[in-house]
Amino acid sequence: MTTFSANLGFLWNDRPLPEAIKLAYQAGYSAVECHWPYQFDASEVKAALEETGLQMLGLNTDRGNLANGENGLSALPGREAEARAAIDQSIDYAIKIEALNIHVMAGFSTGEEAKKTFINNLLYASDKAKPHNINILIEPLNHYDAPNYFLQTSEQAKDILQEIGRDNVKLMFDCYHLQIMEGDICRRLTQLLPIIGHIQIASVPDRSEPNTGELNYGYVLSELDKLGYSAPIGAEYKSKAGKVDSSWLDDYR
Ligand SMILES: O=C(O)C(O)C(=O)CO
Ligand SMILES: [Mg+2]
Repeated sequence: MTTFSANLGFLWNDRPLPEAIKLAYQAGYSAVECHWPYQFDASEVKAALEETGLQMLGLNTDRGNLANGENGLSALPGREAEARAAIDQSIDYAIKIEALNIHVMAGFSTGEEAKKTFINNLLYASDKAKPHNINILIEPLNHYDAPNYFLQTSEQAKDILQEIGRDNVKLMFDCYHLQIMEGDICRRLTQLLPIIGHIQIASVPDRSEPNTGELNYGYVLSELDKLGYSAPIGAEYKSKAGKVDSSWLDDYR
């Protein structure tokens, strides 16, 4: 049976995180994940997780200077000190709320120097996260939403993960981004399963409720089920109506 994790970066993101966790529980989600929880007191987030029994599957490293449009720091040559401070911050927070994964955001860059920088920062994150049983995730983003983002395809991510060779650094397979960039979703999920740490979904191309759009998630999720994938699937979508609508969950349970 497929279970789902509410991505609170998009869902109920107008509410304080502890309240959003409770709303996700009431809507029938089995887990939660977020983007940047740092403005919220970790002990209040932990209390909401304990009250609901939901686990926080993941959070992201800080993006850097938002006024300058930054979207992560870890593949930016010369910004290693800030990238590592963001990694430290995310690990400290993840320990406090017992989160499972940290998505280390690469940022806007390109080329061999950027790749080397990203790999070195990921090795740093891997070493720091290991004693706490936290996994590090890298996520390709599509070139419409994040033009010039360093990591854009699962092929590129696979190559980086092979070079890193650490069992706690994995791929965040966001079907929305990868359908846009590469397609062939079910074959890629099958082949990449050993290096996948988390899977996310949303409709393509409008990133709304997963039961609409060009990708048939009924089929994709049943293939994952056949492969024995049983972790909650991240619902990382923006509700079409503006107000969160969770009724699509009934199509897949
Ligand atoms: O946008 C996404 O798909 C993400 O998962 C994210 O973490 C923020 O960019
Ligand atoms: Mg995603």
